[in-house]
Amino acid sequence: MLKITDLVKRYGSGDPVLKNLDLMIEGESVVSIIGSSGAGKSTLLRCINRLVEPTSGSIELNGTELTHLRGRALRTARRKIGMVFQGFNLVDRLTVMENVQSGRLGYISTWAALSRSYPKADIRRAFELMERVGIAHYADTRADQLSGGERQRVGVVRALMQEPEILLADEPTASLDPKTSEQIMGLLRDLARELKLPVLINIHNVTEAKEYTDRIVGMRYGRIIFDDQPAALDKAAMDEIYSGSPHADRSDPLKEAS
Ligand SMILES: Nc1ncnc2c1ncn2[C@@H]1O[C@H](COP(=O)(O)OP(=O)(O)OP(=O)(O)O)[C@@H](O)[C@H]1O
Repeated sequence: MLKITDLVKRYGSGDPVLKNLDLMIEGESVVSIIGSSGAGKSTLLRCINRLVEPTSGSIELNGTELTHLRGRALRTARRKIGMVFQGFNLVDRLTVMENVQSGRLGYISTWAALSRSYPKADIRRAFELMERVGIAHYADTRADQLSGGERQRVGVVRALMQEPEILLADEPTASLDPKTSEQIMGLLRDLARELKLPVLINIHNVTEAKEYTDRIVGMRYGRIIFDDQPAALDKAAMDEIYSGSPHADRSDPLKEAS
């Protein structure tokens, strides 16, 4: 379970871009985060995996408080958080298998990784997952020879090789054509069920959010103002989420008045 309590993020001395957020994600649910550009969706995801330092508040993943971790403890916790990126973040000159095995970097020795002597169990698991997502036949192909959809499947398998306790996807389909995009969303939903994994997806495509996720969280410049099943996302809710302005929503009225 991911439990976020009273999370605040302020870049420098500016107004907070996350304002006292509370969010709980349990079980294998697939949750999308929608909202205008600048609403704070990526910042929220990045606070969870600590690519961005939260200013205050708590983020707990299955009982482990993530916000104060340092060094080895942070690296250990990060293994449990799988990330899928818009730009795939693959190493082009490496093969699909090598890219996928980089998901095990936190688990195996540097020597094993550099010499590419992967443990048998890891190779077996990689083939199982690659088979599942339809890219096993590309195991020895260089990543830059694959299409966008295939590359994203590699990204998904790499994240799953970490044996994550949660999967975070930052606009995972934004670089893909509409059909491929739907396939990747369907895959994320199905994998969440099969692996009993919570998945949190930052997504601009509201139609896909409604179709492929169990719950939609709507952010408006630092706050969560909608959190419900897709069917509840009507026009009024959409208007509410996609209105407002960064300054009016983020600034502190008490500070303004003083
Ligand atoms: N490293 C940073 N330093 C300063 N400000 C930042 C930084 N990263 C993001 N911001 C600001 O924080 C706010 C929220 O940005 P964020 O990228 O989280 O929004 P978003 O909802 O993901 O937007 P988009 O949909 O366009 O990706 C924006 O005003 C942005 O300019």
